Parts: sequence; C-alpha cells; structure tokens
Amino acid sequence: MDRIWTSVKTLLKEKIPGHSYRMWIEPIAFFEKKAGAVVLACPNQFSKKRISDHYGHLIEDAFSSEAGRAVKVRWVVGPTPAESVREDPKGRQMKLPDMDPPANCGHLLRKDFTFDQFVVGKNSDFAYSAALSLAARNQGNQNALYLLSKTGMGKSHLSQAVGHHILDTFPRERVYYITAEDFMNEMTDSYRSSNIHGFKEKYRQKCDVLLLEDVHFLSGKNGTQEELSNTLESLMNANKKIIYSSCYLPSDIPKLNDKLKSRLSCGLISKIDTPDYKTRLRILKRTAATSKYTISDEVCQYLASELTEDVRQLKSGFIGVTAKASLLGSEVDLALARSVVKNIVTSRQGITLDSIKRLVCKYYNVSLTDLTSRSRRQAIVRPRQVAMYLSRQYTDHSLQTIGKSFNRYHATTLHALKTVEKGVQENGPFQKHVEFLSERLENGKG
Ligand SMILES: Nc1ncnc2c1ncn2[C@@H]1O[C@H](COP(=O)(O)OP(=O)(O)OP(=O)(O)O)[C@@H](O)[C@H]1O
Repeated sequence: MDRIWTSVKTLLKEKIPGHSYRMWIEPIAFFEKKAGAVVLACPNQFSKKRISDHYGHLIEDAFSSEAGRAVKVRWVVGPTPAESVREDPKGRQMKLPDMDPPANCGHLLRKDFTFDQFVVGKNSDFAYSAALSLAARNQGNQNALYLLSKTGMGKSHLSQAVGHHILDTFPRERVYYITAEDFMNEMTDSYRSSNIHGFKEKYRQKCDVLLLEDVHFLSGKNGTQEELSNTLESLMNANKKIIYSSCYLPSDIPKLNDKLKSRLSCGLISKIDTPDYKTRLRILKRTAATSKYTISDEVCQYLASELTEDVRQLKSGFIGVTAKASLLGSEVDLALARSVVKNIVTSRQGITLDSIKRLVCKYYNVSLTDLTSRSRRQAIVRPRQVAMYLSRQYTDHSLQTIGKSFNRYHATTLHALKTVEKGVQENGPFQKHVEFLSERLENGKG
C-alpha cells in the first residue's frame, strides 16, 4: 500500500502547486487499511481538517484511479513519515525559539534534500558550488543567494541542502525554511492576533539563516513586500544568510516594488538549467540506487530521453514505473515504461479557458465578473486581453468561442490578440506578464 500511496503522491504533485504540495501533502503518511478504507495520518488536527477539506476529494480520486476501483479515504492524526523529514538528534526542529508553532510555521527539511543526493551536471554546477560555498561559510562569500530555475529543477533541494549543512556544522544556528506564501499568511495571522511585534522580532532578530522559497508569489502583494523588504534589510545588516528561490529573475516578477526588487537582486543569482541527457541518466541511476530498485539500462535510457521537462518529471517517471510494476506484479520493461510516460506527458495538457481566466484574475487581482464584464477600464481591459491571448495560445478553441466566453464579439477578440501580440513583440511589460503567466500555465501552477 505504501507504493500505491507513493504513486498517488506523484499524481497529486502534478495537480497541486509545489508549495502547497510540500506544505500539506508531503507530511501525510499512509497509516493503515481498515474496513475497505485507506487511513492516512496527518501531523496535527489543523492539518487534518485543512487537508480533508481542501484535498480530500482529489486524494480519493487519485487513489481510486491508481487502484482501478472506488477507494474511500479516512483521516487520523498520527505518526508522519519519519524518513521524509530531518530528525534532529536533540529533537530540535527548524523552528525559531520562543514561538508556539502556529498553523503555518516553518517547514521541516526533507531528509533526502542534501548536497550528497544532488547530482551535479553542467546545468547546475555553478548553483551547487554557490550554495555549498554559502553553507560552508567560505571567506569572502556572499551572504545571499538567489536560486533561479523553472519548476522542478532542484531549487528547494539545494536550498534545503544548505539548511542541512549549516545545522550539521553549526548546530546552534537558527535555520528557518519557509515559502513566501507562508510568510504572507503568518504575517496576516499576526496582524489579526495583534502579534505583529512578535512576527517582526522572530524574522528580524531570531533568525540566522532564512531559506525563502517561491518569492514570485509576492507579485502584487504590496503589504507583504514592504514587510519582507524591511526584514531582509535587518538580516543583511546583521550579516545573516539568506537563500531565495524563484522561477523568475527579480526584475521579471511583475508588480514587485523597487525596494524588494533591489534587496532580492543583492543575492548572487545562480541559474539551474535543464539537465542534459547524460545528467538525466545519472539522476535516474542515483534515484534507483537510493531506492534500491533496479531498473534496466534500457528503461533508464528511455525515461531519460522522453522525460526532458524537468527533474521532478523525471523522478515521477521513475516512481511511476516502479509503482506500476509492483502493483501489477510485473517486470519494469519498456512497454510498461511507455504507458507511464504517456500518462505523465498528457497530464500536463489540462489547460482550459477556465484555468486561464482563474490564473489571470489571480495575478491581476481582478474578479471573474470583471474579466467577462463590459468594463472598458484599463485595469480590466489589459488582463482581459492577456487572458484572450493565452486562451488562443493554449487551447484549440476558435476565436468565436473564446470571444463568447468573455462576452465579446469575434472582432474584439481579434483586436485583443493583436494588441497583446504587438506588446509582446515590443519586449515591454506585456511580454513579461505573458511569459510569467505562460510558464505558470505550462507548469500547471495556478
Ligand atoms: N540535480 C539533482 N539531483 C538529484 N535530484 C534532483 C536534482 N534536481 C532536482 N532533483 C529532484 O527533483 C525534485 C524536484 O526538485 P525541487 O523540489 O528542488 O524543484 P524546485 O526547482 O524547487 O521546484 P518548484 O519551483 O516547483 O518548487 C526533487 O525530488 C529533487 O530532489
């Protein structure tokens, strides 16, 4: 059953944004199978409620699809996967002292996200060396590092590796690992509970190493940007270590204030590129060696040549083939690998008019009603045009259908497409917005 759970998690990873996956799904453990239902364990009451409310149906569907029959899922609070999180010898976790862990406190580091588990290739050697050098506190080294890559390429892995390394070498250091979204939520909660003072003190004075993920999430979140800029300034003045990760350069993140842009740009920017075939093959072989699963060279070579998008996809392929073989009680052969690869590749093609509209509304901070209204306000017209443009790029719908779904005539749709196309060619902010949104769509991130 553990293997089915592993492949259910692989499916969920494709459907849920990375930070939400890490926050909510990763800590869940398979508990038992009882009275025909699968029982899953969550770390605490809060996460149990949150996960069952928000992800319960999705998880049941994924189980049912893996098992080939309807599966009911029940939830308990209980032991979570010990191997997936770092266990400190003294029982210390990556939380700052004197704080009751709130619902959205820092994450635990993943045990396997260490330097020695990271396969270095030409695509990542600079980022790897920069991360290692920062962790090892080499003289003259920068205190801040900005890890840049598209999704699933190892930013979290490297930034957590820094956390592990520092805790191993300097066990008294206070290492805090958090996503930008959690930072914002925690800040909002602190305002609500009149504890903003405690929040500021926690990040500005009680943190030695800040690992901050997915900073592009703060696009358009003005209040949080202001608070984060001040936090970063305090940390930098105190010579603390900071690692950011993002899919975009600071200068390419839309609606980011200049102050924060400049703080983020102070970090040494290290890009991780797509690994080449040889590196992909080495990653697969390392994964196989660690999981003690043997797959033939032929299957490894096939996966490495087909799953070229990113490392997460590559690893999903590996987990997929081993899980399917174990479910069917068969060998991992090429035919089985082909069926798994086909599923992985097609699951990325679920972009619809609705998902485009939702994404655009979220990033331009407009409502769905506004987007499809008759409003001619520039603040609405621009997102509407971008949404129409993306709909044309990413779906097979005709201009008429796209126009109709925005309550517009075919001619207006055509005009919108031309306007955006022109903006994109002119390399202005339009282009940045379109690129930003396109990447999120392609990576299945809402
Ligand atoms: N060079 C590598 N060697 C071994 N494993 C890797 C490497 N790069 C990435 N991985 C693995 O790929 C998976 C995805 O990596 P990770 O979560 O770090 O990506 P990410 O860039 O942070 O993605 P996102 O932007 O979606 O958060 C992880 O299982 C990680 O261990």
